[in-house]
Amino acid sequence: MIYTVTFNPSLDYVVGLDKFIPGTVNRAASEHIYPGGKGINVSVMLSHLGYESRILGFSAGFTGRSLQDMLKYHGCPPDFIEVKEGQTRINVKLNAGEETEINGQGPTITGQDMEKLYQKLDILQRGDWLVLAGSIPGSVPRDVYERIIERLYKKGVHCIVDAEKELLMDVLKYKPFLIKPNHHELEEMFGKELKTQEEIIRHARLLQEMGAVNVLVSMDAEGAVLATGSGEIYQRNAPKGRVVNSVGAGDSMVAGFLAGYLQTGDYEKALELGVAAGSATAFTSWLAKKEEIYALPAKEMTPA
Ligand SMILES: Nc1ncnc2c1ncn2[C@@H]1O[C@H](COP(=O)(O)OP(=O)(O)O)[C@@H](O)[C@H]1O
Ligand SMILES: O=P(O)(O)OC[C@H]1O[C@](O)(COP(=O)(O)O)[C@@H](O)[C@@H]1O
Repeated sequence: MIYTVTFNPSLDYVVGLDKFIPGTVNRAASEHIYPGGKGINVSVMLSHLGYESRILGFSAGFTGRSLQDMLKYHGCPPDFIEVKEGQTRINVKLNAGEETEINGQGPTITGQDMEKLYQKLDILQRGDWLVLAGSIPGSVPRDVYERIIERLYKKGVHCIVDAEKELLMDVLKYKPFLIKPNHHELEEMFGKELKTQEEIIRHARLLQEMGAVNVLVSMDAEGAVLATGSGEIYQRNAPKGRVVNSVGAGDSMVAGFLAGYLQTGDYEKALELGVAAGSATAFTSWLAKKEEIYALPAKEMTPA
């Protein structure tokens, strides 16, 4: 079974504007509200690709209830722990030629709430998959990802982590099956600009030396590079298309990679489905459907 954990789910309020001028009243040309949060997006995309998963996480307040309703409507009912203080955040995504995001802080998660999550995670068994993705609210101890993976690593659960900086660095010693920093997150982790593909590959390999088994570095319109646990390096270009809303592209890539790997056991094919899922999502208003993903030309993804 695949489990995803989203500590900080959201409603994503995606606003399209012809032009955004700070300090003035701006009028939206379009507006949509979608379920959001990294693990949740991974689960929804997995379901689009035909894989069932269990959605764990925390929700709060009226926004949390709306999020649960939306996920049920989309055929992915969550198994959230409802917390008492605060609200599930509303993340604002402004799309005015370039994309600007304001992500909220999220509700207060107490020690008791955390205990409930640990109880749910106790049922995971050898061979299960766990995706830990996204930021954690300020009320949660910073080492929470590390604590969870430490418990499950010993049981033989395959872990995938998509998070920033220390959250990611701290879990490497527990040999996660996959981590997916984007190009900028990789630069932030090492505190330097990485200009060439060779530099990106070298730093992906450094993360492997620190413990990560497979490192997938996404590079938005430039596609992605994968350093595998068996020593290969694979690269795929992103197909070309008109970007409609790239929110969720990274999460779609993680889901596509996992689905591709489970389907074929082949890293190169997993990378290809990951890139296709990410790009198809960027080319549509929300998370892409299976038909949209498979309609993308595989030829464009193959490196010259
Ligand atoms: N502008 C784009 N054109 C084509 N594909 C894109 C674009 N933006 C994202 N993608 C696809 O989605 C994947 C993940 O996107 P990226 O922006 O790197 O991740 P994240 O959302 O985590 O920052 C990319 O590797 C690529 O396949
Ligand atoms: O937990 P964080 O890092 O604030 O990110 C949450 C945001 O990221 C998303 O999951 C999208 O992530 P990606 O664009 O990286 O795939 C949104 O749905 C959500 O608003």
